[in-house]
Amino acid sequence: MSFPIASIALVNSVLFGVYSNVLLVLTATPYQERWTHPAMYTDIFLAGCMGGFVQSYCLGPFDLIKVRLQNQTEPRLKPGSPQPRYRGPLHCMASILQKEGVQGLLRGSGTLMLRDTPTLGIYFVTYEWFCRYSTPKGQEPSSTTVLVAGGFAGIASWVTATPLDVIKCRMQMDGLKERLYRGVVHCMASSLRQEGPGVFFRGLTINSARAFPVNAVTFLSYEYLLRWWG
Ligand SMILES: C[N+](C)(C)CCCC[C@H](N)C(=O)O
Repeated sequence: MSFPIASIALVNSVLFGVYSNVLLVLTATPYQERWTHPAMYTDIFLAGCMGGFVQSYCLGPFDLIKVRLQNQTEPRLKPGSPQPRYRGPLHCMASILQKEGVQGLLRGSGTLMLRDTPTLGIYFVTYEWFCRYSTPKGQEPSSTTVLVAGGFAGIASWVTATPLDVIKCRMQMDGLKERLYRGVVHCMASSLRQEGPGVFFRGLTINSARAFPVNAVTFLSYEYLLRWWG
């Protein structure tokens, strides 16, 4: 449990930190004037893409370890049964480093970057659009608006990210036994050939159901923290 929590804290602070600072540079509008002088959607999109690009490199190794541990489906240790491949996050990291090298720890990071750069642009644009649409001009959005806008931003982002999310997970699991895929394009083509277009939407419902509450709370915390420290 402490492993995903630590990674969420680090990754979100990188994402929101890069986003806010890039937006500040692009618009030259301080946070306090954000709702009276709204930024252009193209600037919001660019700042979100930049945030997504940088965060994907921090997220890469954490995400790989999470995917490997989640896919470890052997039953839990019974007396006398063999040890599982990975005994926990640190053991997983050490054994990837040992068997697959530093390169191995970055497996899937390129696909993660392709997944997160545009979809985090969409994430922040959806959030801002919903806040502006539901709030009278020049006013700050209410907490309820922030919650709902954050929830929809999460869903919009996950809907667009799911095709590359499926490919990313496959790339991250590749290399455990024999290598199946030569790269992202080969992985996409062979998944499509063997399983049809539906393969790109696998996990979409569960991703969206998780995205609403998670991102509602994420944006509410972000807005509150900015108000306290702003
Ligand atoms: C870009 N992508 C869709 C992958 C994530 C967007 C939302 C980020 C949030 N930390 C979450 O986990 O839901």
